[in-house]
Amino acid sequence: MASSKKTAPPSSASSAKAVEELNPKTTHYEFLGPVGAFGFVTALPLLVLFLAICCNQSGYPSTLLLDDYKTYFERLLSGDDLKAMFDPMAILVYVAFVALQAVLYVGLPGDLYPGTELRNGGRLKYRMNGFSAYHATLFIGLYFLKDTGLKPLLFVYDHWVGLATTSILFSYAIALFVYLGSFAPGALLALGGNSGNILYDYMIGRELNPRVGDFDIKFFTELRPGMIGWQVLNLCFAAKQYLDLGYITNSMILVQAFQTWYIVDSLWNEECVLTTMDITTDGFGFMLAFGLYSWVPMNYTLQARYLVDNPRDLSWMEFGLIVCLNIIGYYIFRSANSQKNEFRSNPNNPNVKDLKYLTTSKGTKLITSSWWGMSRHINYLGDWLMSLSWCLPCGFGSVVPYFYAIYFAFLLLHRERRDDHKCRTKYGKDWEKYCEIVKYRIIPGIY
Ligand SMILES: NC(=O)C1=CN([C@@H]2O[C@H](COP(=O)(O)OP(=O)(O)OC[C@H]3O[C@@H](n4cnc5c(N)ncnc54)[C@H](OP(=O)(O)O)[C@@H]3O)[C@@H](O)[C@H]2O)C=CC1
Ligand SMILES: CC(C)=CCC[C@@H](C)[C@H]1CC=C2C3=C(CC[C@@]21C)[C@@]1(C)CC[C@H](O)C(C)(C)[C@@H]1CC3
Repeated sequence: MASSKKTAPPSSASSAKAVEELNPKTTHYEFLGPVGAFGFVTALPLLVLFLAICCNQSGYPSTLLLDDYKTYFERLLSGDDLKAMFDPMAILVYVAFVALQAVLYVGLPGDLYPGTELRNGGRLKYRMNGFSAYHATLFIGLYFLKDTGLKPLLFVYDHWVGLATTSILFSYAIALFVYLGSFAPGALLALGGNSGNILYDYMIGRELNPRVGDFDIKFFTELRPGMIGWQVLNLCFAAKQYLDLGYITNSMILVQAFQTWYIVDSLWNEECVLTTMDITTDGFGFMLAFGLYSWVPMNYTLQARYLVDNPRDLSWMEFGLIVCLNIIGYYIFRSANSQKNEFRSNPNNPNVKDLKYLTTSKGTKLITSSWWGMSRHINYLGDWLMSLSWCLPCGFGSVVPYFYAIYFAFLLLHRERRDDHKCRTKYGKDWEKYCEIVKYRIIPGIY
């Protein structure tokens, strides 16, 4: 795959050895290795389809257990849902949306930010125009709706199963494309994605920063199809509720407001993505492709979809408590993430210059006071509290709208372990010293 990496293609045995040193074989498997990878590429897409097919006006399963799955497979085998899955209009709309995002990414102006330093000593540049792409998408949408009213937005609700299927197939295809591209000479591979096992590397991501020319596929995917797609789908569900009821319930308003805030925040702080594990450490493979082309837009919109089928009004007391929970979660999440980002980009910044820190033998500084002195991933706690506040407006009629908070708890617990492993390998004794100072993993005083 054409890319702007600094690694030269091998021209002799010695340079081949140098490339091998730069891209060492992966010896440690995550996610239970190839078996886990098989589970990931099969079970999670089936789960997306399960949530798409089994949750609709005719009811939401009360649990997510085996009995529900039996009904699901029976329905699939009966053939009706199979027809809904292969939906040419849904394919067209989905692909047009992703293409629009790609055009906006390439065409809109934006500052160029350097990423963190790569293993080969290089630094890639990233164009920050996600926030303008978000607005451009909404303006284009409004322009098309000005003569038609909200009716075209019902497409999303009516073609949900087709859209879910398309998003899954798209993820398989893009992951295959980057997997094959990772064999181009000079590609910088992810340290965790070069095991030699095809399925595992395909799932975890083999190449660190796949690019076509200047088009960075991972960075593009991280915020645009997933986050902007999530916003568009949410708005379509709000429109559906409005057209059904003639008004929007206060529970729907909360879900829309909280999630819009989260999406806008991530696009406004787009440069913060450059220091996340996804960009600095993980390769781009099926996990991230599926996560952002399918899982985020299809599953993070579950609350809004649930409220279309099960509208409910909250008391002012419930409303107020949920808003407080969201504000607390957001405050922790944003202040912690921004503190680390400011400190890492300029430790002399007046906001962070008084923080205590530990200097590692690698030269990197680890903050040991303020947010990052309370626990090693206090940002995860804030993020999870927010996730809970998105589910609570749906009440307690079904476990389905809580899917996000439940899955997210597992994701964050597992992600913390992955990050701990990465930092232990990278910093060795310094990381142990840091863990003695900052004892808790996520929840101060508890875990
Ligand atoms: N909504 C969603 O679905 C998801 C949201 N998220 C959110 O994304 C955000 C980013 O998460 P993630 O990338 O996992 O992790 P972090 O932003 O916490 O970054 C971890 C990295 O930060 C550096 N670091 C660790 N401790 C310190 C310290 N004390 N001082 C300075 N730097 C430190 C290390 O990198 P280095 O090698 O540079 O030292 C470490 O690998 C989180 O808020 C998380 O909640 C994450 C996953 C899913
Ligand atoms: C089970 C499964 C499909 C796993 C894939 C995980 C992905 C869905 C998540 C891994 C890390 C993510 C991040 C965000 C979205 C979800 C994924 C891709 C994120 C873009 C959400 C918005 C935040 O502000 C963020 C930018 C910090 C965040 C980065 C990590």
